[in-house]
Amino acid sequence: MGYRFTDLTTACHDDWRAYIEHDFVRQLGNATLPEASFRHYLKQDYLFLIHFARAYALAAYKSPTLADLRQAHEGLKTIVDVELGLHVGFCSEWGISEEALAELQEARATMAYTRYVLDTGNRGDLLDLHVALAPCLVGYGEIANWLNAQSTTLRGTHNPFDAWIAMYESEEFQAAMQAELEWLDARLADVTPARFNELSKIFRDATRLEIDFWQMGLDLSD
Ligand SMILES: Cc1ncc(CO)c(N)n1
Repeated sequence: MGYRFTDLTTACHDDWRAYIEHDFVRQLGNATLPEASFRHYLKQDYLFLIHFARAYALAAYKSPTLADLRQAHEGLKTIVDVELGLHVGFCSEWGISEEALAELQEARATMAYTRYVLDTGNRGDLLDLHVALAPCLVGYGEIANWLNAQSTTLRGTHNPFDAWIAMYESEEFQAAMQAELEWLDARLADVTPARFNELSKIFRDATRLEIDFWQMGLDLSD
């Protein structure tokens, strides 16, 4: 009787739903999110993505097999080629230049989340690190799908945030999410209940830090 990824979301159900269905996400979906909140979030997410790319590079370093190395490489490619590429263009459409991005001061919520993941990866093993990274890759794919399932979500020119949803529902992002889910399901299949409890703690911590990241956007906190 092995574990699967969905056992992690079940183990911290309330936090997971609070992350996926956060007010920031709802307002982004129904186009009521204040532009200043979106802009603040976008800027901080640029810094976030750079540290997350480093975390995937750490996963590559910790990979004992070619299959593990390929999976870490997949995550790194998705962030650097898909997300960060789109992100820089996206920021310029929102009036944020690359020079402005380079000079940003990191918000405390960004620091807390990214450094938590890097620390968890440094002190733990490859599975600890992937579980700490999972709310990011799997969560945003799930958020795009959740938004598309809500009747209140506006798509197309009626929503200034449409391109953001499009990025996370894209085939490339959804495929990276599926690959991560399969990798996690295979590794979770043979962990003990005690080990599963340790992993759910990491998953819950990372999910709570994702909630704080949304809240930082809403509150414009630095
Ligand atoms: C904070 C945050 N979590 C997850 C993702 C998805 O990669 C992102 N871009 N930003």
